[in-house]
Amino acid sequence: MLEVKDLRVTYRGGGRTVPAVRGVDLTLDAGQTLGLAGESGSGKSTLAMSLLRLLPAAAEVTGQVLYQGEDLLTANWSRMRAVRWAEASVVFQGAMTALNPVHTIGDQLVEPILLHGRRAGEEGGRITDRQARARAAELLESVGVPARRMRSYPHEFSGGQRQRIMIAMALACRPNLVIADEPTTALDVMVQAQILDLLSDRVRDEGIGVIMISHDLSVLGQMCDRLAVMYAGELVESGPSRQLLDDPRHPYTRALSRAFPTIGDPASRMAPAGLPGDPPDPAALGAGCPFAARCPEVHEVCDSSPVALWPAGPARQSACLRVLPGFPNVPTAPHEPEPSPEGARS
Ligand SMILES: Nc1ncnc2c1ncn2[C@@H]1O[C@H](COP(=O)(O)OP(=O)(O)OP(=O)(O)O)[C@@H](O)[C@H]1O
Repeated sequence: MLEVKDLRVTYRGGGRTVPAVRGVDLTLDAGQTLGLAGESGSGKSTLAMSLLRLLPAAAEVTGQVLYQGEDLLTANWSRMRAVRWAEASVVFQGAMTALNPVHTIGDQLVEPILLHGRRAGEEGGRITDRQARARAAELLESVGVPARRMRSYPHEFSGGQRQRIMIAMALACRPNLVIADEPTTALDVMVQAQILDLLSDRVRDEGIGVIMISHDLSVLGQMCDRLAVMYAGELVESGPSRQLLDDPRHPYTRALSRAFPTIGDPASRMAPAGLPGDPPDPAALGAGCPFAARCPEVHEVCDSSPVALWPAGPARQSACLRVLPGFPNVPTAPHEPEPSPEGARS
């Protein structure tokens, strides 16, 4: 459904050039959930927003974002508007600012359904006002908010309910793709688990493809089929969630997985919090591995060797040179690694 090829995003302005996303390849199938993890500033939101061209004009985007084979980066604006409502939608963090305070949530749900909605099972069929209201009510119920609350305003709901309503809005037009950017970060652990369950149910029932972003690997691991880890604008590891969490193949993933407690596992709360040092300034990156300066397993070859996602097991990739069989004898020039789900970069 979605194939991202060599995506690069550079912010320009104020005399600075910030390469925030540096050559990312991704694929996502219908009904699949991909989790994108990384510290603050690693480029997760920039990557996600660039897929639907939601970035400010200062962001220069190159590469390809193929949605069902169509490159969204070159689509015209009217096509993009249609895609953003009817085919793909975004759940942002902080529902209070995303919902309009002066309209009831019923009206906010009905409007996009009327404008862009498709009747279930009927491509292109026009939907009546009554059908749109029925669909809005059904959506609200499906996210655990009683349909009689259609006439309530955003401030009359709790934070968790507002986030559920945001999910209902994202699903209103039966999208094929949902991008969820930190959808549970501001919520307490119980509500967070409910929201993740809810999203998982919708994905399973409707075959939606989801890209979910979080700085918390354990949260992503709960609901995603595959995980991709980002560092300094690049993917450093990808693979099936369970395998990646049980046996990380990149030192950054290992550090990231220790940095947050696992929900429901009190022992993991004793693990060291945080990583030593800070992520590099993306505007001042040199050659070689961008994680080398913080890496507990750094080797002298890491600063100068080519950076690429290397095969690291079936359906797995890691940008750490240590996964290469001949380490520390490493290739002197980037080559094309074998094709695999999250592709490669050079
Ligand atoms: N509008 C902008 N102009 C210039 N630089 C920006 C802009 N937005 C983001 N950046 C820079 O791009 C890099 C990636 O930021 P981004 O917000 O995508 O990271 P993130 O991983 O989503 O972080 P967070 O979890 O804090 O949202 C950072 O260095 C950030 O400072």
